[in-house]
Amino acid sequence: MSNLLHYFTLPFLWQGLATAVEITVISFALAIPPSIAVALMRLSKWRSVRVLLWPYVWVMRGTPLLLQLLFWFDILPTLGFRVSPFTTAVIALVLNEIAFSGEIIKGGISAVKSAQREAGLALGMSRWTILHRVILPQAFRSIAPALSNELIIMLKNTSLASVIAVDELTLRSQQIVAVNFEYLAVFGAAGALYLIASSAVTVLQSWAERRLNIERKQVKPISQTSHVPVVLDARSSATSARFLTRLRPRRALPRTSATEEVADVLDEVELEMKRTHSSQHAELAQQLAATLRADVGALVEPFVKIADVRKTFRGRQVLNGVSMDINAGEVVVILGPSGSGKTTLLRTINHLEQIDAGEILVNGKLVGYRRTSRGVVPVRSAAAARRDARIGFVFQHFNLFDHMTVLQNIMEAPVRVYGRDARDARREARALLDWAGLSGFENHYPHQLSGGQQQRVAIVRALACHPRLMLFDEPTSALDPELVGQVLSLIRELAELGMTMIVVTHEMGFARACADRVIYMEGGVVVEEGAPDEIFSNPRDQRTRRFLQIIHAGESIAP
Ligand SMILES: Nc1ncnc2c1ncn2[C@@H]1O[C@H](COP(=O)(O)OP(=O)(O)OP(=O)(O)O)[C@@H](O)[C@H]1O
Repeated sequence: MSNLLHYFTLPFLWQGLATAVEITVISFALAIPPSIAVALMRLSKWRSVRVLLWPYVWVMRGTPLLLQLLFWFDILPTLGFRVSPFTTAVIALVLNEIAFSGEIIKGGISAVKSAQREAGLALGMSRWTILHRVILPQAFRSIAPALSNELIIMLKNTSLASVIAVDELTLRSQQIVAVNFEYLAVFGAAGALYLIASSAVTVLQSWAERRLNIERKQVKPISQTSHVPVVLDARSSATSARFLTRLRPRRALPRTSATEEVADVLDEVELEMKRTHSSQHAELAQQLAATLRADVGALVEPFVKIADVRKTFRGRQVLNGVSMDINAGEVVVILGPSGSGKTTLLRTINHLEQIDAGEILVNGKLVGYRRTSRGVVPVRSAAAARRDARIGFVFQHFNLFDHMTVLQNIMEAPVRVYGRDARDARREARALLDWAGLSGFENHYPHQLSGGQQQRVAIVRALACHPRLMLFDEPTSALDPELVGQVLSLIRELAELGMTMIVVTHEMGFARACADRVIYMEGGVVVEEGAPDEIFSNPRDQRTRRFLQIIHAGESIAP
């Protein structure tokens, strides 16, 4: 026993352990970034990229590490790389680990719901921002235990490096035993040292798991998490109201002869100034007229122009030449049976889905397409197009970022996508939460909220990007009946503030009360459209009549 204690406290063996830990830490740190790259390549949508690394992963996982160590030890010098045994061990461990960790990370990324990515896209985030802010943090939450195991295995595997003369713990124990033959005491002490190091990793793993497990997180009091005073006093409603008024787009002017007359007058003014003034003044006049004409145009032209849009999924025509115009400040409700293409249409407006033919203009611009002689073609940077279009999208299943608090969810896009100052974004997020009746929930995680609260946060998250257009995809259909009213009243308030909105819903009461226009779709086409009273009281098409009868029958038997 005293011998064991002697070897356990021997600096010679502790130095060997330090070398083993050093190799482990360096190799693991070097292996993780390429492992992420391997995981992404293995998940690529292109088959050629997916299979490219398969032979490498196959060989690394299928051959013994000892053999790989010996291989690199012999081959590197013949290739002209004269490196130390320590570096050779690091190279072998890194190359081996990338294959294993790559597969683990691949599994973690695949487990993140695709809805999380969609939410990022809808907020205008680039693929890179979505990857490192949304996907990887969520993936690492589920793969942390597996990666910790890898770290422990790697620590133990450093002992194999003794065969290439790396001066680590196992080699040093062998050297002592070769001299004094005290197997039990020396190897017992070495084993205890390995146990100490691997236990440290286990403790680290439990700590990381606790930190990453949001299910077990307590809600932090607001005062502990921010130095910015919370606006919760009597002035808060006024603050929110002022902010929301700023969001407000101009109400559409009716296309009266008055607005057209303004445009005519502008033409005359421009001509007159060109005739009577110097060329410099004429240029200024031209610029002025162009600006005014653009403003008048924005009032006269539809804010959203959808022209003959077609979309096919796997040979099935889902949108079959849909056309519609939506004016600034207008609230349009889209109705239709399941599978009629309503969601697909909404998704094409902010380029979450590509169209096959036709075109969609928002505020006079294509979103994510450019015109060419071959018609409109998608641009490379759809994220930038979505960001610039400022279209808010509210999903049926909320799609809040699971690993972020309410406040972080709301501030993410303003700060990361639009480059806003964090304090300013936080202040505004709080004012908006106050408006939505969610003050005090800033530090809750989505799973700590009811469905109605989550959907209200999702609306606030979209509003924080100052959208010019809001798209709602069945925002209440995933909610319990008693929570529907909370969400609808928020949307109604937005409608009253003059926000341009397209709402896909089966809430007939909401459509009657809030819609300026109701559009009925079926089989990928617009069947009819009109004022709510016209559509609900006197539908012209028998398909609309049949749909409304079914809905009313459902409502009458509902409890
Ligand atoms: N990514 C996709 N891949 C294949 N088919 C799809 C895809 N998205 C939608 N579809 C199909 O397109 C059709 C229209 O779907 P969409 O979700 O637009 O209908 P909807 O009118 O919104 O229906 P619901 O009210 O049930 O949501 C459906 O048949 C659906 O299965």
